[in-house]
Amino acid sequence: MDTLTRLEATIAQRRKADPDTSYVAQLTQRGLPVMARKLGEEAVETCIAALAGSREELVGEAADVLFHLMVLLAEKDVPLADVMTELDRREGVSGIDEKNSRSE
Ligand SMILES: N=c1c2ncn([C@@H]3O[C@H](COP(=O)(O)OP(=O)(O)OP(=O)(O)O)[C@@H](O)[C@H]3O)c2ncn1[C@@H]1O[C@H](COP(=O)(O)O)[C@@H](O)[C@H]1O
Repeated sequence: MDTLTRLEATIAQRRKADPDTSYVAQLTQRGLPVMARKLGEEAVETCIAALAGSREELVGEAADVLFHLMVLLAEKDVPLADVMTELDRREGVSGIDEKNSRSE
């Protein structure tokens, strides 16, 4: 089982735990707006680490993004497999949209 699949199972289990002893349960109690805010913050911190931080900081922030993305997907009942299926689908689609490539 890969890391994200294991994390998905852990998050599903910890959502029902005691918020005093589980960060996932605490986020679940605080609800979707907090989860969305945390994901946004971690995404911004990842960008900052990429632009001005060390490699180690970037790895840490990227891990935070994936963790908070997984927490949010669990809250919205979206299985990781659905995201992977979408990525697999895109493998069969051309990577560059001609119109977008001209505007950037
Ligand atoms: N990946 C993580 C993870 N990353 C960070 N954190 C926790 O996030 C908490 C807060 O970190 P931040 O500094 O980002 O946030 P803060 O500003 O202090 O707090 P808030 O913004 O949330 O109020 C800390 O307590 C960290 O321990 C995590 N807590 C849990 N996990 C994973 O989730 C699993 C289940 O965790 P529990 O639910 O705690 O058992 C763990 O086994 C891990 O795999």
